[in-house]
Amino acid sequence: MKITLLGYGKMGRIIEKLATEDGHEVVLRVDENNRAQITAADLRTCNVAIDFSRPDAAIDNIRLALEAGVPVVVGTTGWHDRLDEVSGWVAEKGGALFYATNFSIGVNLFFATARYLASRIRAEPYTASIEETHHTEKLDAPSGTALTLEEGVRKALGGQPIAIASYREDQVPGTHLLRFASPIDTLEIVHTAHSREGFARGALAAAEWVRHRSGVFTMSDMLSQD
Ligand SMILES: NC(=O)C1=CN([C@@H]2O[C@H](COP(=O)(O)OP(=O)(O)OC[C@H]3O[C@@H](n4cnc5c(N)ncnc54)[C@H](OP(=O)(O)O)[C@@H]3O)[C@@H](O)[C@H]2O)C=CC1
Ligand SMILES: O=C(O)C1=N[C@H](C(=O)O)C[C@H](O)C1
Repeated sequence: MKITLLGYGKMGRIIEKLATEDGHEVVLRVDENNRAQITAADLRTCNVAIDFSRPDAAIDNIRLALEAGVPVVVGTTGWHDRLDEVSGWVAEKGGALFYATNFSIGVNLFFATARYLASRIRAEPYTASIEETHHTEKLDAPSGTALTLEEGVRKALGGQPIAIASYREDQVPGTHLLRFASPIDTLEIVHTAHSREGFARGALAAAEWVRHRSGVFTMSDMLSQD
């Protein structure tokens, strides 16, 4: 694949390393310094664009890729409240968008496990809560992953909002914990990312998967989960 990287920070750089090792080619790197000079024409030589930029930059980058007619994979968090509007643009353009708050396979198994537990625990006297810990450079809180987790567990429990606590510590790639507490016992599941490799490998898998499709997709589509 010929790849445009929209955002060339921690995630953009590891995606480039893994993509190159797998025989793909990064043909364009976009960051805050050159973004104003980039037009849709610049993207037309690539097969797919991958956005790991900033919460306030992702929407314009998605629009750019759609104008270029290039499928776009978006890992950036903090913009999903506008997903309906963005999905409308994808339909208008006949384009392709693959978005996920977390591309790692482990976290997506964690989401499925969390929903299963919540559906079984629904009638029991447990209080659910979520904790997320990330590095101190993270711009958004709660994390996108915590919000996705909360949505899935809340629906499976029958609608009660779940408290999310956010912690910021040096160098932490991403840790998420779901707790069901009762006076009798406490049940916890936790996902700990040891590096950013799982996020990057998942984003590259999504890029391969989406490049010949049109529409709006997320991890459950690729992993055939419910
Ligand atoms: N879905 C997932 O699995 C994951 C999602 N993320 C999310 O991805 C995003 C990026 O994370 P991370 O790589 O750690 O962040 P970084 O801060 O390390 O990198 C962000 C990059 O975006 C660039 N940038 C800033 N403005 C623009 C713009 N308008 N257009 C294009 N690029 C721009 C920055 O440029 P400059 O350096 O010049 O400022 C920088 O290169 C965050 O929202 C994070 O939450 C992170 C990991 C996994
Ligand atoms: O900013 C990060 O680093 C991460 N962001 C995503 C999120 O907001 O959930 C995914 C991962 O946890 C790392």
